[in-house]
Amino acid sequence: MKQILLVEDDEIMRISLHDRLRRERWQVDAAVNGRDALSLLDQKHYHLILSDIRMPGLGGMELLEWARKQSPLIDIFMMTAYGSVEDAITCLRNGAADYILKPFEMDDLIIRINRIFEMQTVRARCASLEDRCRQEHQEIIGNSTAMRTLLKLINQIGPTDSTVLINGESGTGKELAANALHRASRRADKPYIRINCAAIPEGLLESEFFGHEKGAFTGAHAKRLGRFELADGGTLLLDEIGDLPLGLQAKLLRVIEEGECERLGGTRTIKVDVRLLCATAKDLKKEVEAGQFRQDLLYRLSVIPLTLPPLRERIEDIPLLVSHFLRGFGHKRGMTLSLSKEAMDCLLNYDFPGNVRELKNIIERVSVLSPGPVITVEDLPADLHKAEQKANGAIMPLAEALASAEKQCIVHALAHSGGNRTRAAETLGISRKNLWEKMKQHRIEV
Ligand SMILES: Nc1ncnc2c1ncn2[C@@H]1O[C@H](COP(=O)(O)OP(=O)(O)OP(=O)(O)O)[C@@H](O)[C@H]1O
Repeated sequence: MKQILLVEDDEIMRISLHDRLRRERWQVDAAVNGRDALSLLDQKHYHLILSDIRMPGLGGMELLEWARKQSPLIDIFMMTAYGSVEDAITCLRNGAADYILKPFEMDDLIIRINRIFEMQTVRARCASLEDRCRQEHQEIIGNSTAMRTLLKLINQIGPTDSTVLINGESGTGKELAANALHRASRRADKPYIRINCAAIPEGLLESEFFGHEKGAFTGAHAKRLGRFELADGGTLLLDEIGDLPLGLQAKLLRVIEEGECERLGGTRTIKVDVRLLCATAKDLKKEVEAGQFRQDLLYRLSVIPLTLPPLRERIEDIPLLVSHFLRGFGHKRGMTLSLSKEAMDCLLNYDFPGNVRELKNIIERVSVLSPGPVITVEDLPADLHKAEQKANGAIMPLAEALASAEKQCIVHALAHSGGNRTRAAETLGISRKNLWEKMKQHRIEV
């Protein structure tokens, strides 16, 4: 329900406006002057302030200035008496959404308020679309050898029509890689349709894939196109392909082999030209051994396999990802955020079972909650405080443990020196040449 703050010192006007606005089913709080309004604004969020300009004490102009500073998203509608139009225009210049001259027709006021609310809905939709667009065009961040190889491969295979099977733990960026493959393809301006095979109940999946005719089953009130048809000419991402039921695996194989499908309850064969991208966190070879996945389908899907390494195997990407996410979340908060060295150490020592998604969520949380622009260890979630976590957790051959510890130390030193090798070598107590050799050995890139 829309919340309006009405600010009017004239009692009769206030009461009649209050009644009229409530009749529109809006929630209305009334303030008798600017000061009264400020204390209400402190306690509650409003979608619109409807305020008189001239009031004793704190007037509408000051209220406007204060409210714009506090929350740029509140719209402010000014009311003013005939003869003070100049004040109203100044208010418009300072960010008011509209003004109306007294005396006015109530219906006129209501129409204008409705228009402001409609604009708010449009703004919210635009913001959510922008968010989606940004997600689809998200950059893949990473400079580790593994990620650079992956980015190169995406550029190589993007323009082909080959089916790609993207494998990797949850949160490693499989969907991001699929988006990049579509963008790099000749189908980039054609439809890009996604379907999460694990999120749709088994009974509905077939109709989601291939569509259905009217009356094909109970509840099929109208004809519906399937995702294969919707993606015709473009790309179809089958996410969580490892969860596809066996029955549907056979049908998918047929579409891949013959390039055609039928709607449920239909008799017509529909030709489809779709580039398939598939993603899964499961080991499909094991699924084949367990009888859960068809071997012939696996062969068809893995024409080009793409593997996203877990974040713990490319810790040198962590500082880059952190800066990238801090920039994004800091921008939303209107602040330039950074991480203290100790906090960065904590992140570098953590295993990230949820991979980049977990890192992103942590940075989002601390970006919102940290009291100042520098995020410290205390701002990080408690389980990250255990810096020795890695060392305690894993049992591995000693040589491997030593190599991993050495790599970690070098990455830390480089992160602390901002990539300056001379300073990093000094911190580590080794020569620059020795550092260079070790970076090569551990495939660390700055
Ligand atoms: N290299 C990266 N650079 C920037 N952001 C990344 C990167 N990798 C992952 N992310 C971000 O992490 C989140 C998870 O990524 P994504 O959804 O692509 O992972 P996924 O492997 O498909 O996960 P799941 O298997 O759980 O669906 C997203 O918000 C994505 O933007």
